[in-house]
Amino acid sequence: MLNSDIQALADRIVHHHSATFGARLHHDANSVELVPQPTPPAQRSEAAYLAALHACSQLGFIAVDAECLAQAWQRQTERTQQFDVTHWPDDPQDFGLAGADPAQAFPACPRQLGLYGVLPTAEWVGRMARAGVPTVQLRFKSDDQAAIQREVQAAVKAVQGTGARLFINDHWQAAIDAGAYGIHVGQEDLDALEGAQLNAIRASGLRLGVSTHGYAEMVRAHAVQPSYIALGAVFPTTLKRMATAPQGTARLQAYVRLMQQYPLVAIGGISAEQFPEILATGVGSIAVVRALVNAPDPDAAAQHLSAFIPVS
Ligand SMILES: Cc1ncc(COP(=O)(O)OP(=O)(O)O)c(N)n1
Ligand SMILES: Cc1nc(C(=O)O)sc1CCOP(=O)(O)O
Ligand SMILES: [Mg+2]
Repeated sequence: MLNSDIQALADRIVHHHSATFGARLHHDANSVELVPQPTPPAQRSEAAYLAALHACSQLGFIAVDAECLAQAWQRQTERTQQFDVTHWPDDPQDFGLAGADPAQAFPACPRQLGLYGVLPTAEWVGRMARAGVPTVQLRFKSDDQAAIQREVQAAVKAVQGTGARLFINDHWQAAIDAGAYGIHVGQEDLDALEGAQLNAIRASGLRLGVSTHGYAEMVRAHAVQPSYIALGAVFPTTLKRMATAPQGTARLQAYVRLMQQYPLVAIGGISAEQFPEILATGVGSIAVVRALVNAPDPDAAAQHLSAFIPVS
């Protein structure tokens, strides 16, 4: 049970931010309600922390994200010496995101990666690169090591001469061996990597992209200082099951404010109609699968969607 003062603070946070974070996703065809979550057990006893833990849970943040936000709200209150209900935490230092060792960072990649095609085969990678997609990823799902090596090598060959940057999803050793531009890993992949393996990727000079689905995962990703951070799933997608509900554009906007030190990629259920609202959040790239692969004319879709997003 919260005491009445803390409950009152929590109510003020919810009242002030529910129009932003408690609202339905701004995507009529696929609207999803962000449902209140149970408040997780408290780790601290300060008022700002307790109120924010409860309020963020009410606003639909899962336990690990509510905890992260509550810690940040407490740090913000201590740092500014006031509890400002209007100011949703967005300062990296309040999330423990300041002061990393630059020598441990992965190589930089451009902030504006532009349209980012996530593609199932080397053939698709080559086709979309030739159609002008500036950033492509081979997302080849297989346990057959020989097939993986073949496909990764074919993808590297397929982008030669096109200027496209090629990331390889999951298969980091094959990506290093074949000389890809970069590697993309999910949170589970990151957790499974041993220190020596992460060091090997860093030493290879390949760029590293990391998936995230909320505050706790962004903090986890920051610990390895990747080249870019992917923020998903913005809208519902049929291609992957995820523990978190789709984030929506309001959360995406808050994540972009917090993670400005990284190139940012939005992913998940994004089609041409949503490009303007996604770009307005400040991300430098939009990653899509179906908007290219399921398009009636994928080459025309590649050209049309690429033209929306600046590349650097
Ligand atoms: C640009 C980009 N963002 C996120 C993902 C998802 O990667 P991951 O979490 O590793 O899941 P799988 O794609 O392997 O199912 C991605 N591939 N690309
Ligand atoms: C592969 C993938 N990863 C996601 C994440 O949020 O991590 S969403 C996603 C699928 C994106 O496909 P589409 O553009 O067709 O919805
Ligand atoms: Mg993966």
